[in-house]
Amino acid sequence: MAAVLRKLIQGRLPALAGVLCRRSGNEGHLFLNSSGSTLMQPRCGYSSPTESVIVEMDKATGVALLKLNIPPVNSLSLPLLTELAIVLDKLEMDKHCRGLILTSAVPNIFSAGLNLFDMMDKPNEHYSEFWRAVQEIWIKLYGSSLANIAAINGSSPAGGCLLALCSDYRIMANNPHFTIGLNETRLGIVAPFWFKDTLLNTVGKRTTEISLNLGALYSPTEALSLHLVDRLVPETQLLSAATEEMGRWLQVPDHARQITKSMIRKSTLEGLLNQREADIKNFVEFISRDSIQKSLQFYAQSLQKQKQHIHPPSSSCRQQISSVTFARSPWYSLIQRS
Ligand SMILES: CCCC/C=C/CC(=O)SCCNC(=O)CCNC(=O)[C@H](O)C(C)(C)COP(=O)(O)OP(=O)(O)OC[C@H]1O[C@@H](n2cnc3c(N)ncnc32)[C@H](O)[C@@H]1OP(=O)(O)O
Repeated sequence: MAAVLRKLIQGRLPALAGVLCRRSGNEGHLFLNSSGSTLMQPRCGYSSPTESVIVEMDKATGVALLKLNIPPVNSLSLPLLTELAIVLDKLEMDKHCRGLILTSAVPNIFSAGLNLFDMMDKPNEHYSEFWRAVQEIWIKLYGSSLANIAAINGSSPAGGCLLALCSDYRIMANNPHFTIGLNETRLGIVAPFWFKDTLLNTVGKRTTEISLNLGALYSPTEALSLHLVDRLVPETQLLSAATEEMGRWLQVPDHARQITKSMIRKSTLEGLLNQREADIKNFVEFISRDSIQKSLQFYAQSLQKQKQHIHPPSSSCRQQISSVTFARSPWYSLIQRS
């Protein structure tokens, strides 16, 4: 455990490192940043200038309710990811904040996942910046020291599902029209190894094999049976159920819960932290391919024109994404290695 703590403080797991310093008896607002230097942090206040991330802080309980608020579908665009990262940092460093409930302010949608248009027809520099922001959110959420509960009040495909998977506990509204899952293969793209690892850690190997390969999206009842979510409640009771569940998590002393969480998630986090730049390079190389661009364009157009729910690309589109494309892809070999 000493080695774990040392690595944390060296900045290998920045979010947890900040907290361990903060929770270990420092009365003021001194924290270590990821390079080990001290920072002065504000006591409170996380208003998001564009209101795309709404934060309601309950000072009595130390629980922040964070609502994604980018209609129509809370797609995770570069500006939203950037804003979310700032909000998460502020919550992490607020010594009064102990828990985070993540939900959506958009009816029927938790999050549609990554913004397709950030992955289409852009220069490589944009892809690189975008992917770094995606990584950043995963590192902050999966490595968060806060007790983190997802109140999933709508559909949650791909990156939306990943956000929920980063939580410590997932409660979903029991509406059969909602779906959740990592459906990347259906778009002709491949979920990176750390998406896969996050799913694997939650539902186990066999379910990961089936759901990732098929790009499966599950109804709330199916998701519960696979332990993709932990509990279903009627939509009207979602927030009260999340608040009640948070009470259970906050009964545990913070330091004990945080160190335990770190032990469980550390190796998965390090999987990405140790190769962030290579992961970005692989993403840029993969996403900028003509065949992948065509596949994404086809998918985005079908969403826009037909207003349909998830469906696979047509056979003509599938032909463009041959198995050779994936076999040669660094993403493929990354998945093979991990
Ligand atoms: C290569 C390495 C791996 C990269 C990893 C990627 C992970 C990802 O997250 S990829 C993104 C995957 N996301 C999806 O497949 C979700 C697609 N969207 C939907 O299935 C549906 O929109 C919905 C179930 C979320 C909601 O359905 P609903 O009927 O309510 O709304 P729509 O009419 O379909 O959509 C409204 C509007 O929003 C646009 N839109 C939907 N999803 C996205 C998105 N992910 N990015 C950008 N824009 C999106 C949709 O085109 C509609 O636009 P218009 O109003 O202009 O037609």
